Amino acid sequence: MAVLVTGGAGYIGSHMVLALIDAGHDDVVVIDDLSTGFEWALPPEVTLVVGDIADQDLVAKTIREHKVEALAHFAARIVVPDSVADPLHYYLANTVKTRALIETAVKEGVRHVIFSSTAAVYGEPEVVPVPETLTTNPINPYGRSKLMSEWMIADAAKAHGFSYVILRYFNVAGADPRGRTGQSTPNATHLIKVATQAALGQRTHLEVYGTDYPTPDGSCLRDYIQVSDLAEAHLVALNHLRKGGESLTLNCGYGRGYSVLEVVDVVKRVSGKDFEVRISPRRAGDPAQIIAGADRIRNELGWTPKHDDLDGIVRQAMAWEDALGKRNRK
Ligand SMILES: NC(=O)c1ccc[n+]([C@@H]2O[C@H](COP(=O)([O-])OP(=O)(O)OC[C@H]3O[C@@H](n4cnc5c(N)ncnc54)[C@H](O)[C@@H]3O)[C@@H](O)[C@H]2O)c1
Ligand SMILES: O=c1ccn([C@@H]2O[C@H](COP(=O)(O)OP(=O)(O)O[C@H]3O[C@H](CO)[C@@H](O)[C@H](O)[C@H]3O)[C@@H](O)[C@H]2O)c(=O)[nH]1
Repeated sequence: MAVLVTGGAGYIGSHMVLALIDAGHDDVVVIDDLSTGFEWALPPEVTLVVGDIADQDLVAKTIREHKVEALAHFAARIVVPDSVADPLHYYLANTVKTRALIETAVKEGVRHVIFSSTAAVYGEPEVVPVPETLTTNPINPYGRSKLMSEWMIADAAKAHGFSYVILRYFNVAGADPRGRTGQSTPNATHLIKVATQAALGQRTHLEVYGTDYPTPDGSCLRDYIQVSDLAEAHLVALNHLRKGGESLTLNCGYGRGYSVLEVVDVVKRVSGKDFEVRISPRRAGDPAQIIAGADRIRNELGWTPKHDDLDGIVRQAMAWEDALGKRNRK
């Protein structure tokens, strides 16, 4: 019985594919339109279907041909400020297309769904760390587009009898410790990626978006989770569902926040490079602080992170960025 990974050629999806292969799953199929993903990010034993998750004929055919039992749905648009500038695109890419995908999965009898949601569904939380029970209140179109998908999945599961795990990722960072894949999107906006590019001289400087937030040093606080630990959370979620476990919504983070300025310090120390940092105005759509209440996933699924170490995450990101720079210069 196969696992269908949408967006499997992307950053987190490609780590999920490797985690499945490493765990001995021999039938993994990916649907990806390669809009921000890369065919080379996939190991050769994986089937890649190049196409759109909303192409219902293509998705139905793929599910039937591979006898897909479980869907891990990563495909999305992911940049918060872009969602503020072009909300309708985000509602189409993340919400409308997820509706089409789930409809196809229901028609074709897919039994389990694992959905990539986000801490952005909490918006500007009144309590940190944020428990899953906190009322969701997204403050940007990206978070809203994902929250609507969560609701659709939960409602459809109840009506049509599949089970799901919704994983709300906090800030995903780092790379495969064996160097097989990493965050490869050109012009990426994620802090740790941008900072490592500055350290490697691939950017002239780093901008810090706002030091006037109500946080200890005035810059935003985030909970950075290493990407292979996150992939592992999907594996334990899949096993839980396969054993008949109930549907769950779980935060994925370590429960500790780092400020933007702290991250910059770590990147400078680990790299030994003192790159230029410019303090800039706030960026649209950014909450001041978001840190995971991280107990539920450990208690419900027995997930045990192995890479909870910001220095290590930065080292992995640097190694990947360096390798990617060399690949792109070839
Ligand atoms: N990166 C983070 O910090 C973060 C945090 C929270 C949640 N998430 C969620 O994780 C998921 C994966 O994010 P990522 O960082 O790997 O992004 P990514 O852009 O690297 O990966 C997304 C993948 O989906 C593919 N894709 C996009 N739209 C598609 C479509 N309509 N049909 C087929 N393929 C399509 C892209 O080509 C790409 O390979 C997303 O759902 C995102 O919302 C990411
Ligand atoms: O060059 C940069 C890039 C980022 N930041 C700041 O760093 C923090 C983290 O930003 P970024 O790495 O872009 O991540 P977020 O905007 O927090 O969003 C990420 O984390 C969310 C979950 O918290 C996910 O939902 C999103 O998909 C993912 O992009 C924010 O305060 C940014 O303002 C800077 O100061 N300079």
